[in-house]
Amino acid sequence: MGKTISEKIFSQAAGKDVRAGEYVFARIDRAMIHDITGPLAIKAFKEIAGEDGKVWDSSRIIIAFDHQVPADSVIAAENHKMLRRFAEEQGILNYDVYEGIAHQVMVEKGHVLPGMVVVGADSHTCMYGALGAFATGIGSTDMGAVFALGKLWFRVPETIRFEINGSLPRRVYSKDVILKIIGTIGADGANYKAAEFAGSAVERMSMSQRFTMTNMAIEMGAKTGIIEPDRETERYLKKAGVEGNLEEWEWLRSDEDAEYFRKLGMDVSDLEPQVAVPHKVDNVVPVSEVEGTKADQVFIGSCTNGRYEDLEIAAEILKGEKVARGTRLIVIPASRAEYMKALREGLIDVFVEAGAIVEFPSCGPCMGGSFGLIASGEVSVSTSNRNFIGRQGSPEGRVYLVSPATAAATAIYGEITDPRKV
Ligand SMILES: CC(C)[C@H](C(=O)O)[C@@H](O)C(=O)O
Ligand code: SF4
Repeated sequence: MGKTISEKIFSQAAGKDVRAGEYVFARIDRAMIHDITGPLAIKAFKEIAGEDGKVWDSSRIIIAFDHQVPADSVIAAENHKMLRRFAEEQGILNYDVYEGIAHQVMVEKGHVLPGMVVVGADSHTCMYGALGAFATGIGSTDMGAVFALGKLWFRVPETIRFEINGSLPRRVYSKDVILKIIGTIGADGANYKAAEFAGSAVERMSMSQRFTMTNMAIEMGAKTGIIEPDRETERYLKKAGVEGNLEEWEWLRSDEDAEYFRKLGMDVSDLEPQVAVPHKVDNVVPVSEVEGTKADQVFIGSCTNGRYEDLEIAAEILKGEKVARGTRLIVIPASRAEYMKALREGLIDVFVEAGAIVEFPSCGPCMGGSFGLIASGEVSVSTSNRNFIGRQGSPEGRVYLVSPATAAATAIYGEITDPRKV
């Protein structure tokens, strides 16, 4: 019997042959903390290793500042100060004060390679699985232990394989595919499983579109989202400055006869744009069911859909148009690098001319912890990944999750709009 890519990665990381269901003590290749979860992880680390304890490997730790940047309160400023000091003390060089959202920085700077086990103190760490790594979110106390030991225990997950075939219609994207999947199997439909995405539709997706899918694996309870590496992965990593090629790296793939918990097939050729309606990510309907819902705010950004390609899709729709009166549009590129590409290509001009507010890379309104919040009774139409009660501000506000194309069309008309009509 063959193995899944996740079983193979854990076999390498544990130094022995392991299968789904077994418990392993795995070597950790990269560990990420950010400005919200980092301070707690450091506290946990010091409890384990002592005030003067040294981390297991400073070159494998990445500290990002993304949730509250620039510091929006004295508490945030103190947290940032603590993280910078810790980085200096420990010789951690990868602490990027304003490089963008942690997850985007992790993948675009070549921190994540296929076959690695990567942990992050953030639930959307599962995004990096699009590069063929096993990446998962862990709690801050677990992270304290990782900092001390460089290892962590896991139960090797079973895998659900999603075979996604067909060609995506015009103005329908990977965001619509993942929303459809979550709506179908439910917010707990993949609990503690590895969600492996494959099939001709996935093969044709760019890495940016693949990240959108694996990013949201956690929204159906999955331990990770994962995609077997291919030429697109190779192309992406080379651009990220990683040397070598597919042949040399001998990347892991699932065997034909691997044992899966479940296999699910889907053809996307007739898929409509999808919308997750308040207040659960699995409340998914086709856009036609909610067209005409008034939008007070539209947010294009986040680790789910704030990359250059997402901005390009939105700008193509917004070019020469104006944001509707009574609606506000906030655009936030996911990282400095994506922002610079968007600047060079004139996308930022398009947004500003249309009447949008463009902010420097950060999580922005995604989690409702910083700026760009909505008031009671208001509606946010957002390209991010969660629409829980209070997620973007007032608990009496409502958040709808959509693709960048649906968001852009909505901004122009001031109400949820099918992007295929514009
Ligand atoms: C702040 C952090 C712990 C949280 C997460 O883990 O996901 C945030 O990024 C989110 O998206 O809700
Ligand atoms: S952009 Fe949103 S989902 Fe992503 S890490 Fe930030 S708060 Fe979490």
